[in-house]
Amino acid sequence: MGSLDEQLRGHGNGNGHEDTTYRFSKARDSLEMAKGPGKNKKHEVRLDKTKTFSSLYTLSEPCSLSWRNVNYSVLVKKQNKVILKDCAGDLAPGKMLAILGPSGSGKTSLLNVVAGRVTAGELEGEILLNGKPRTDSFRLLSAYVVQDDALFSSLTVRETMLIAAELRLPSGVELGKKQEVAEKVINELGLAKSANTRIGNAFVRGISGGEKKRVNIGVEMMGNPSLVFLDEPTSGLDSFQAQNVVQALKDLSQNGRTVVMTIHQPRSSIFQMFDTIMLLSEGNLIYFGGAHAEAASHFGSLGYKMPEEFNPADFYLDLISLDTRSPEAEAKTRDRIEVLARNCKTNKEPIPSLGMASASEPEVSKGAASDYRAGKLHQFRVLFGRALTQITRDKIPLMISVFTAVFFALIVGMLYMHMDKNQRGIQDRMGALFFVVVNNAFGQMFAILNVFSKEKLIVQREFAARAYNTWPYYVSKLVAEQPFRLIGPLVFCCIAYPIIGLNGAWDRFLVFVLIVLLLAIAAQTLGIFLGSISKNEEIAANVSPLATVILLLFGGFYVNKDTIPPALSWIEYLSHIQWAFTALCVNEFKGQEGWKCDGFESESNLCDVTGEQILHRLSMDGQTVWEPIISQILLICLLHCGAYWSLCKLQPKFKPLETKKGVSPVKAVKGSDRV
Ligand SMILES: Nc1ncnc2c1ncn2[C@@H]1O[C@H](COP(=O)(O)OP(=O)(O)OP(=O)(O)O)[C@@H](O)[C@H]1O
Repeated sequence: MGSLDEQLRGHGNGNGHEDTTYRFSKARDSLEMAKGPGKNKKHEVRLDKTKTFSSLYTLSEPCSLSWRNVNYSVLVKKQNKVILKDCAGDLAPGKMLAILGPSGSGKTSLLNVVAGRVTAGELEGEILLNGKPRTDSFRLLSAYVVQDDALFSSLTVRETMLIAAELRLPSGVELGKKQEVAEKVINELGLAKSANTRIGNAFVRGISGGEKKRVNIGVEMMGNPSLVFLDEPTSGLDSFQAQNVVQALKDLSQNGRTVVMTIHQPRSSIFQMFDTIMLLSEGNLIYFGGAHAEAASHFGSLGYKMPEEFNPADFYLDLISLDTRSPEAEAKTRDRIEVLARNCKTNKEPIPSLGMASASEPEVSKGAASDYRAGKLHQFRVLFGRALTQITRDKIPLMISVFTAVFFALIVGMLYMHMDKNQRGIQDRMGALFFVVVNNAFGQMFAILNVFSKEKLIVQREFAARAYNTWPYYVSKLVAEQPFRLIGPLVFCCIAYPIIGLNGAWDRFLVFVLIVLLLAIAAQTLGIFLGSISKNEEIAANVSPLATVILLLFGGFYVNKDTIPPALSWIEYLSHIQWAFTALCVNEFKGQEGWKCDGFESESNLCDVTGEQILHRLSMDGQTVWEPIISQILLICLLHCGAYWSLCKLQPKFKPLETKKGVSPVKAVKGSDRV
């Protein structure tokens, strides 16, 4: 086995040192060419491989990024909404670009466009990687750090990093080396002190917000990307934490990586770290170029001289923000923005080589058969371990589930205990059985929905990074979590059944447990299905009760099966509530005798009723308990297919990386196309 450098490079020449030097000098060359002759001393790519984050392993490919005539629009209520107008820029390896602008100016959209993460809308323009159109290898070369910290709360920092290393490093790398990489990332991001601290959540105090951001960045860096895109990496942090995060990003860029971020109101010490800035206002490019003297002289030449001792970021943002407090102020600021946009300082020349154009397709792409680095079985093993750790450590949901099971079992037990074998007893039994069904159907679905809506954010991010395929995730989650998720319903059965005084035979009790557990599985699967098809947590929280109430109506308790209109009767086949209730009724009444139909008759006029007659009244006669049980199992299979399909839908569908060319630039900031 070769050195870590060699293994991680994958396609290297076998000589780690020479190759490293070669690649970094390529990065430096391109940097120098981008700056032009005579300007190459100040921001030289730092090659100190012992101190910084990037010293972990060889940078796979130094990459330059260029974009021209980028226009992006979306359809909103059948109207074309222009979001980006004629944007252009170039970035060489070793540079850090900050995209700045007021809220809604198009920063995130531009980041998504250059990162190849656009999912909707019309995109035109030219975006080149190392002077060539981007191919699928672009996704392997780049990392995208989202704004939200989506991490598993029960894992420690070290475990999070190790799992990321396991999933995102090539499968040929030994475990020991992966651990080494994870440890180095922890150290280099200043996370050593909290390496064994859990990430934490609202219930359990974990690491700080700044540490979470750095863990997020570390996770995305595991794939050794050459390009790093970050959407507001400092949001929600105090200024000291924000400074630390940007310093870590500066270190990345100084080792040859190309770093692009959007940022809101950076403090001046953070602004000092940027090499290049891009200013956007209402989708218009206002400035692209050097962050310091160049920017100051550009705006100075337009009559906007920056006062001394002023935070440049504040100054530029004030200049390019629309003041909507009064019509006069709005007109004035709009005029100013139009003038600034017309005099925009940017490079609209044909895309320069940046020293990389002669490069052939990036090495990493050659022979890259799959977007995924780890094999599916390996993915399964790692994800199974993660799911198991998460569910066994996150005790609060488990405790809540057991506590509510005990609580409701006692309530229903006390409510229905001492039932007679008469008309009232029959009604009470049916009420008790239906409560058992409803309680478990709702409880299980909402419990999983609550957990899954948080997990979905992490899964979406990891899917987008091609960290793993859908089936290893789905199956490992199922196998690891299902036994724990059935503890609550099992406890419920063991307490409620004897207290209510349902059919005393052991075999009936065991079938009762089986029915309730199958119902719980069906409800949980429905929860995952609804959680993943819903766009966000709020929609899921509204749609789920609605769906359950409809399935409840067809559950066999409120409406007799025989009276359901034929056009709607198909719904009862999709109701897990109906199959569970039918099975429980058959399990309770079938083969039982000695029921008294005392109804409105006098004591002397009692008649005997059999279990079959009771089931006949419910339109449940003529079937064994196994028929609804098997139907429930088939419904569970169907729900799993639906849940799996909806999880596949979570895989983001990014627009092709090739963009349309030959666009005439969008003109002024006028009329309805104003963003
Ligand atoms: N898919 C979309 N559909 C409709 N409108 C969109 C879409 N994407 C972006 N927009 C709109 O484009 C504008 C720019 O959005 P974007 O998120 O890029 O701005 P931003 O500068 O990053 O804002 P903020 O700083 O508030 O995050 C906004 O008005 C936004 O509502």
